[in-house]
Amino acid sequence: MTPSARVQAAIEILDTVIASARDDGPPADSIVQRYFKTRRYAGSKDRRAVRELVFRAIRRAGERPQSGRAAMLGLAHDDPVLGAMFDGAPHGPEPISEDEAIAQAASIPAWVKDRLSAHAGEGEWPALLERAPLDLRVNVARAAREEMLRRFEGAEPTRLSPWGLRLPADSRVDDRDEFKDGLVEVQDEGSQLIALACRPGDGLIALDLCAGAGGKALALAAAAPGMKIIASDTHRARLSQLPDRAARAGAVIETRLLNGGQEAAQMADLEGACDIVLVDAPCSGSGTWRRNPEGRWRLTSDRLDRLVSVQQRLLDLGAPLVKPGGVLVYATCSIIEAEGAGQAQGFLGRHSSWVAQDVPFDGGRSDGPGRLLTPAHDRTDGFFIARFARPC
Ligand SMILES: C[S@@+](CC[C@H](N)C(=O)[O-])C[C@H]1O[C@@H](n2cnc3c(N)ncnc32)[C@H](O)[C@@H]1O
Repeated sequence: MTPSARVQAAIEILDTVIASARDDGPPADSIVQRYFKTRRYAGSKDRRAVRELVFRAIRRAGERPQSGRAAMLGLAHDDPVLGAMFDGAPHGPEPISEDEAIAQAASIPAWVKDRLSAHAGEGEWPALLERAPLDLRVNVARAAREEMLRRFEGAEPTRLSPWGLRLPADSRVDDRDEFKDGLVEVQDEGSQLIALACRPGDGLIALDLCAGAGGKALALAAAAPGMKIIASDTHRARLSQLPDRAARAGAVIETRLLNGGQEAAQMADLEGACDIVLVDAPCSGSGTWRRNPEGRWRLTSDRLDRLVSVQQRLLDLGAPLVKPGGVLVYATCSIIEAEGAGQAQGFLGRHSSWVAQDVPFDGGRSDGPGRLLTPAHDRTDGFFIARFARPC
């Protein structure tokens, strides 16, 4: 492909990414992959270059652009070499006309700025969009971190999680035997800390209420193989990935598929029975924009309000399942106040006998009754984590 044909390809992909963000469709990464499946003429260098252009354009645009061309014009505005490729050559983009508007570069959508935690001030915004490293969690039930550090060239131990290895951005591990044999899982250090915040222990009963494909449940199982873990979710496709992942890790995890609206009835047998209930709630994902930068284009104020009320409902659903003396751990991969400290304050207001406890790891900063991790401060994805103890 010529350089300008690569720009045109990036524009076409961005058109699809923009529509997908608007309509809640697939993520940018899979759109890029799908685009090249039907264009076998593109070599690996072309694919890499186009992908790079697509993600640079996404990172530059805080708000959802009008079109792929508008997104790419923004990038071309900052980069004259790219601008020169809008020359009307065959397979390339049309020349730039004088009346085409150029959007300002922005890290985050304007409407979100006032909604962020006070810790996530303007100085932290660039880090929200920086390329993230690849973190692995060692399955400590089956392997020692020291041994895995020796096996993965260039790996460093994570600073806050005792289970993690950090590899450079763009590292690949899915073809490694250690991954296939369940000795390591891909998991951001911040996610590992959520499992740590649960204080897993053999002999306890833990419910991972919003288990998804089981990232946290697997971390809990690795830390305490003798703990009974129940993983539930309303999303069949996500939860159905867990049994295979658990088998690979040598973990035993019970799964329970929930029907939205009937969760309490389906959980009646667990009332007052769990030592740990983890509510890793659906959220804006604002703490993970460095991995999914087009997530900024998916979020709207209405969607945020809906998420906040789902989080509240899930917290109130989880609370009665905790046994006296047990804990409810609440987490979101968000740096938005209403999904973090605001939500935690609300919980304590509705459950006045419960007590907030500090989380058992260093790092992050106190944020209301919980702790906030941010990419700039902690070099993890952004997370809010709180622990609430039920009185005996
Ligand atoms: C942040 S994700 C969980 C990620 C997962 N814990 C992990 O570590 O990979 C939130 C999950 O909440 C689930 N969810 C949404 N509504 C739910 C409900 N009413 N009951 C249980 N899970 C729900 C979503 O399907 C989604 O998988």
